[in-house]
Amino acid sequence: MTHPRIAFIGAGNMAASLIGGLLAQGIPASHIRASDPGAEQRAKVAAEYGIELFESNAEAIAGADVIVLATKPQVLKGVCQALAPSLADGQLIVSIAAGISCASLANWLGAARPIVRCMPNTPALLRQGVSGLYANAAVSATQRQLAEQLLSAVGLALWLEEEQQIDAVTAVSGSGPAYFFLLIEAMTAAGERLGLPRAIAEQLTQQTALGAACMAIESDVDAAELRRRVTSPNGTTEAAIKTFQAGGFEALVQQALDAAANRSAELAEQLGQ
Ligand SMILES: NC(=O)C1=CN([C@@H]2O[C@H](COP(=O)(O)OP(=O)(O)OC[C@H]3O[C@@H](n4cnc5c(N)ncnc54)[C@H](O)[C@@H]3O)[C@@H](O)[C@H]2O)C=CC1
Ligand SMILES: O=C(O)[C@@H]1CCC=N1
Repeated sequence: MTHPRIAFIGAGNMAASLIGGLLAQGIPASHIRASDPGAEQRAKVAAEYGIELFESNAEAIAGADVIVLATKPQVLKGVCQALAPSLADGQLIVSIAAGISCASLANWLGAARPIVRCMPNTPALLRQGVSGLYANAAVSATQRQLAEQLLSAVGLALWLEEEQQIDAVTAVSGSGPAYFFLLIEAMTAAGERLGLPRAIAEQLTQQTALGAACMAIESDVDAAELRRRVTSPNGTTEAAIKTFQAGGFEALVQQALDAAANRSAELAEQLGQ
């Protein structure tokens, strides 16, 4: 079986999760390379994953089938412009940078490159992530499979028909873990105020979040029905849900996600120049 050769530009948190996932999938360490300007970061990633690390981005991409752009969005323009002369025809570009469009990447990389733009999320660290993927017109069917294999190594990978939908994916799942953490923080604090020791309130909240997520995924009925099944008439859940709804919970969630999606589009406008 021939394995793809994968080069990571930037060996930070998201790159490290992807590298860990690919190794667990059976891609040999000899097929994965990465570059990073930080000597300490290079040493740490090399020691943890047994892959070769480079200071030079151009050296890291030689012979790669896939180049994963995994730096912060703010430095990506310079990174791409410097990399452009070293790119070979047919190398697939996979970008995980928030808010950078395929058009900006193609502009900086200097040709009609095959580009897949992704929005992963941090549970990728535990291989429980979810990503939205968009491929530009230059991406072949084989390259689509390659990109999907890459992101599937750290969770669920879902294809999008339109690039604009990445803003919505960012609002739902890219930023989403933070919303659940906020709810976990709030429920833990409320439990504590109700008289529980903090550690107990925390474990009750965390395990409830996990259990509810597993039920929502595994059940053949939707979340609304699962909620109804917990909610006895005139019972405790109804008292809580009515309080959430009286406070405008659904509208607030919509406003929060609108703000995230708008910010994603705004960043694309600013950073894509
Ligand atoms: N953290 C999150 O929740 C999510 C992050 N992303 C995207 O993933 C990307 C990476 O994020 P993290 O891994 O969290 O950041 P990070 O800061 O952990 O990693 C970025 C790495 O790039 C390196 N770097 C800086 N300049 C470089 C250059 N010129 N050439 C090569 N490498 C360079 C840095 O030394 C660092 O190790 C970002 O573009 C972010 O938008 C996407 C989805 C979710
Ligand atoms: O907050 C952000 O801008 C990035 C994008 C998705 C998660 N973190």
